[in-house]
Amino acid sequence: MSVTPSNKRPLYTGYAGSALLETPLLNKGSAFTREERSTFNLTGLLPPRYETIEEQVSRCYLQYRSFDDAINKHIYLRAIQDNNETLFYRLVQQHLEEMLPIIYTPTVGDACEQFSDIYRSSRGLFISYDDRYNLDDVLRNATKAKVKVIVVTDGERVLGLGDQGIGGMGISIGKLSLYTACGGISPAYTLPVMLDVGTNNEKLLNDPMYMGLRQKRVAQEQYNEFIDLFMTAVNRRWPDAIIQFEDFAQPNAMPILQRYRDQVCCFNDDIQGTAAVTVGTLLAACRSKGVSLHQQKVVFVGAGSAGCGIAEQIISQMVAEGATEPQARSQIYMVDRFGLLTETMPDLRDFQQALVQRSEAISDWSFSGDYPSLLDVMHCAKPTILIGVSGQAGLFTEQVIRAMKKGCDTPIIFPLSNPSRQVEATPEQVIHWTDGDVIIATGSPFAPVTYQGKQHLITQCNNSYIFPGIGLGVLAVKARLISDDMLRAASETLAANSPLANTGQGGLLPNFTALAELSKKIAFAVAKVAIQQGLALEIDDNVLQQKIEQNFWQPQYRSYRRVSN
Ligand SMILES: NC(=O)C1=CN([C@@H]2O[C@H](COP(=O)(O)OP(=O)(O)OC[C@H]3O[C@@H](n4cnc5c(N)ncnc54)[C@H](O)[C@@H]3O)[C@@H](O)[C@H]2O)C=CC1
Ligand SMILES: CC(=O)C(=O)O
Ligand SMILES: [Mg+2]
Repeated sequence: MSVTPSNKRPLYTGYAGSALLETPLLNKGSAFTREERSTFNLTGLLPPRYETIEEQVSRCYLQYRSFDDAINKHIYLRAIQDNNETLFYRLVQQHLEEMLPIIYTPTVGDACEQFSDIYRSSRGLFISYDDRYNLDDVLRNATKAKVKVIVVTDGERVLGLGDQGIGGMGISIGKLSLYTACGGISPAYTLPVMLDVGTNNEKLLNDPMYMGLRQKRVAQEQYNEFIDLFMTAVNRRWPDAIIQFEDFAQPNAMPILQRYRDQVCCFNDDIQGTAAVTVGTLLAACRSKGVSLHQQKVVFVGAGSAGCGIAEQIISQMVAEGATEPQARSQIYMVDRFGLLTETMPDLRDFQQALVQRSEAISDWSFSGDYPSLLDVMHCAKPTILIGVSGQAGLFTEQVIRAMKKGCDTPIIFPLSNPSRQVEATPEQVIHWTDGDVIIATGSPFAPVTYQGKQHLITQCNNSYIFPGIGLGVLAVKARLISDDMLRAASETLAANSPLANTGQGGLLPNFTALAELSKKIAFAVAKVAIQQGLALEIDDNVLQQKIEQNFWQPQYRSYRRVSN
């Protein structure tokens, strides 16, 4: 049997023999043809039958189904990825809905926590603080020469799981798998990076298996210098690469973004990607309710990177809809661990300070502590939207949700914390406590809930709806920077494609299986804005559309020709 014919031109390589089989970007395993096996010294190294990629996928899927635990499925899929990337993506593409929760949230959270225990083989770059003065050499060691998308973390705030040290590499790998599976970015162009500056997680420091630097995180001054050295070295090696900052802790996330966003093509996924997906989903929710976002009162639980990022984008959306900025700000209530952020609350960060409630706005509220609690805010502000980005399970109690429901019809409730076990309330709880009259979305995937004979689909509101399309769009036009307007275009495209808002049926967002097509639309919208803002190559719409289609990598084998070394 011959391999699936590929419409791509042949690929010339100097690799042969076991080196070819051990190069995941090139390995085709049993799909190497008779001629290729002869040309590349593979005869005898593989079982005799020549297989198609479809046959390989069938075998992998059988093996995958033999594992009961999600983490073992994750380990199995990662092993395929490290052995044969084309096969990995073909398998994931064919079983996207089933496998996304395995390669991404929630299982990727377990994989980060157990990173050193389940470690099998190398992927990406681990850049240790100790190597800070040799970064050019370290970057040269990357197995990929033409890097176009980097996801970098320092592992200090991995999902809602806190400091995972080098375990953060799991999240960089997971995000980039989605760039390829849902955004068509060739795996040859992606690089996961883990900046190891130590960890403050005592459990890891005392774990004999832990593979990272066995020291506390370096002090702020040293940290800042290290980040600067890294950004400079990356910019020297791959000046056109997109850098996605992922899962940095609150003290560093916003300052790093502010330091580099006007100089380098970068964005922070937790601040900007999350804001874009959440505003897009909220717009869809408001449209399906027949109301406008600027008429809503919004409460956040968790005034961190994600919460404040979303809040600021809601405010600009409200202003775009005609509200004044002070009016829009007065409709946002940020609740953090000590209660509602007010102008009298001490020790707030700059980005939190901009989102406090004024004392006179709450002067007629009755509450007992120093600051209104979440429940006080529910009673006094009567919000219509509630968003959880605290990373703390269970904060949306029955009392809180029932109080909200009392103050408005069909509340919009988004418990967005990841992974699933950190969610502020499960969809089932929220649906019961609101008697089924609610619009809900979560950060991690949840199964539909049937309540009083009606099935509620649970939309997943996760930044993975945004970043693959941003990457595809930015690369299509070689955008120099990523502006707020480009992110807003991503949000609007998402909202415009809401099944519920458009047809009154289905989820708030399209199913994940439609993400590849959605990413192309987001890419187009983002690229158009980049062009309009003078941040990118000027090309017309037809050429742009063609580029997006042509650049969209598909997991198909190419035929190989040998070049002599
Ligand atoms: N669905 C999605 O796409 C995304 C979800 N997230 C999730 O959001 C969560 C937070 O992420 P970040 O904002 O980046 O972290 P962060 O650490 O910057 O913010 C979390 C905030 O929650 C506050 N908090 C902790 N306990 C609290 C309590 N009992 N009551 C109220 N506030 C409390 C903290 O003080 C902190 O300000 C994580 O679980 C993460 O997985 C983040 C990004 C994207
Ligand atoms: C989804 C994501 O980026 C987070 O939970 O941090
Ligand atoms: Mg994140």
